[in-house]
Amino acid sequence: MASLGSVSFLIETSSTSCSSLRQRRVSCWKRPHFVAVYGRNTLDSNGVVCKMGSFRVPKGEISRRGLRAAGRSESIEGEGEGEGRGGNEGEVADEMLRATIKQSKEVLARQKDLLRQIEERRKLVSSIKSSSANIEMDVSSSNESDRYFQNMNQSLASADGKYRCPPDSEKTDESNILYDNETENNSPDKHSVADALGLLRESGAEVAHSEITSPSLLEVSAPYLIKEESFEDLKEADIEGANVKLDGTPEEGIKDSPPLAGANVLNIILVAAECVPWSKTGGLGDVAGALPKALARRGHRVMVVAPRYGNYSEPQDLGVRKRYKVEGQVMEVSYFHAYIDGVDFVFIDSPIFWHRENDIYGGNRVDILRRMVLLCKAAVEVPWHVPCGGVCYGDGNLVFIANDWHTALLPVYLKAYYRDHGLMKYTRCVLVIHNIAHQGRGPLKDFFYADLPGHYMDLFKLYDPMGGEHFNIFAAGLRTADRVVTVSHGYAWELKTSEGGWGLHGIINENDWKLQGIVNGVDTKDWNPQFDVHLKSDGYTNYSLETLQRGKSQCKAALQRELGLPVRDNVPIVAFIGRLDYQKGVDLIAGATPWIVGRDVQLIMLGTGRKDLEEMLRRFERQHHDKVRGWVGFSVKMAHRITAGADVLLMPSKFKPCGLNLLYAMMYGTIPVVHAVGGLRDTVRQFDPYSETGWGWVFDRAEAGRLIDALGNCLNTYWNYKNSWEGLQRREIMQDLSWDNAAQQYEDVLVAAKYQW
Ligand SMILES: Nc1ncnc2c1ncn2[C@@H]1O[C@H](COP(=O)(O)OP(=O)(O)O[C@H]2O[C@H](CO)[C@@H](O)[C@H](O)[C@H]2O)[C@@H](O)[C@H]1O
Repeated sequence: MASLGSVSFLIETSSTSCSSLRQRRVSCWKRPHFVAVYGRNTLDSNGVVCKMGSFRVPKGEISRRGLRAAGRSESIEGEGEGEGRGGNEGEVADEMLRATIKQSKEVLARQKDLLRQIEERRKLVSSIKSSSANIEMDVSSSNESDRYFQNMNQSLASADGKYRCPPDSEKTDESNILYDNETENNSPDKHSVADALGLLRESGAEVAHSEITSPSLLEVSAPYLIKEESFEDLKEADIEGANVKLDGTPEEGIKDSPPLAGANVLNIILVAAECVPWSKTGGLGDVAGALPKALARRGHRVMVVAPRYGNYSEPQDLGVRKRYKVEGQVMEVSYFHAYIDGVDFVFIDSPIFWHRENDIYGGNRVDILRRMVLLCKAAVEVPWHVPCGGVCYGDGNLVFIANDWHTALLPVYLKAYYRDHGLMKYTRCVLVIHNIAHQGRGPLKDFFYADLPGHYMDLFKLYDPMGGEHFNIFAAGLRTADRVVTVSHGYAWELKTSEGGWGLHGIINENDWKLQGIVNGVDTKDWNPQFDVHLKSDGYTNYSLETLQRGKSQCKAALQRELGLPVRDNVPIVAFIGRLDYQKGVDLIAGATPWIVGRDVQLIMLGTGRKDLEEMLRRFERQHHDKVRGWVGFSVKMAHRITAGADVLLMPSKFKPCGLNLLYAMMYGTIPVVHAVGGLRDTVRQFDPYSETGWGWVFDRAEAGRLIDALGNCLNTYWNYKNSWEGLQRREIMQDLSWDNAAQQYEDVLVAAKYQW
């Protein structure tokens, strides 16, 4: 065995409570890392009970004393009486490790046995289910089966033994929620989890200690890797590759590449009113479709919950039925599920959502409110009722991600219905602000629809100089969420100003400590010129950095043909894609249009929104038919094709939290001309012709004249400095705009929320 030098690692010691956990530092020759050994409490030589639940070898704890000097004889440091500091501590450490290893092996054997029993039980349940017409979930495929155990393994890793649906008696009156006991009792998966925990507890394996707040997948699975009796034989790789197969042997792939999230693996449920590819009105849908996949790639167990607006092909009815009260009316919901790209997509089905895919936020104020109340009430209980891959998520080690005002009731329900009553104690909720301009405002009497205890009213109250005191859902969400994220650093700053906070800046400033900006990413499968499915027909083509010039020219010609514009390669296409409203600065484009059409330029605009602006697009097209196209409508295909075929993308937004279109444009080598605001300021660096740096043109005041200046410089470069232009395109394409970086930052926020009390 090669000596790796000594390091320190922590052994959590305790008997009962979290507060009494004491940490002891013991030397070990291992590289700094994290090890966990799960099982019963065990000894230390000083009579202190050592919990086998967590051996930590954190980075930065390396101590070269002791082992190097005395062949693994090292001092034990720690607090409290009986913490040995004397000569035979190396032996003590050895002995403890041996005891630990021995006990781990016993636990392993017991857990293997239990997992086998669970599998048998699952098969039984599965056969019962398949004979039930009501329940359509297919748990018999081998993939699902694998996942079941993977999930089970992960579930067992979660804290506090909370992998059970609370009995009805635990549910609070305040929730006013009706439970369909019949279906609940029929939920085999819930029982599977509860049974598994029961069995594990019976076996003495301490999988659910309330005093251990956050054991993770790694922590539970690590003991399987301790294969040898002796201290010396603890291999570095065993600890590094902390995961196992059902038979207890280390799983190959996983052993080689542990989850990127490491010990921070969480159960995450993102709840949103829209989710790509099933529903989308704007950037929120894109985020809900892509961020969860990036989090899943980091090793988290991730679910998305969204309404089922249409008859989607992939998601299948799980056969679970629940009833919730909305405005005094009982509404039954069912749950549809699809497992795609490592994410559980769960759709809440109710007639209230049907056929709304093209009008998600349509109807009057109360209609929308009722839909969002139902979505949030159902979503907060999804971790108990909806078995994904056979196992519910459970409410321990769980963080919700709510998005915008539509789901801002989620943290409020979590608190009012559960956490105030000692339930879901370990569940957290992070609220993401995509656009503060929409807040779920209404008169104070709207509080009635929220269905909350009277004393919650104050959370919703907001005084507004325009409308006086009113009911504001975003306000309550911001006040109750454990953490708040917004989609860029620039916007995080703007939100705190009276101009950018839209009346909520006071609350945001009060809660500044929990606000963080994280710039959105790009779904590089969906928005990537190399793979874009919308470029595979009608004369378009996929392209990459290597084929950029040829590919983009071909896409440009195809776009001109498709829209009936003159097909010319040397004319720049300037594009705009987005909602036609005040926020997007369409009035600036209107002001600049006379200047634009006076040049050898083609202008293409795609959008829907305000009727007067839609009419304006049509008018521009009529007046300048050889140069302008105004496509009024919502077409994802056209958005992709315009992004690929255009040379320049205009984003003159008055405020812009992030601006996904801009990120997409840069992925496709399309040069942005943007107003320096919010996320746009974060993501576009002004082109500098002297140093040949930057990615586009930025103007600092939302005025048509400023837009014209910036666009003029941009077009000048297009016409006269081809090398600089190609350099801009190359720099853009070479950026890493994927979600991976953002997902890692989200993970930090989620973990911070988890450990927050
Ligand atoms: N007519 C049309 N046809 C087809 N597709 C269309 C379209 N109009 C818009 N889109 C698409 O909708 C999305 C718009 O996303 P944005 O980020 O620009 O703005 P949005 O204001 O919706 O999102 C809010 O949330 C997102 C996500 O956090 C933030 O980036 C943003 O700043 C914030 O305002 C893009 O995918 C775009 O292609």
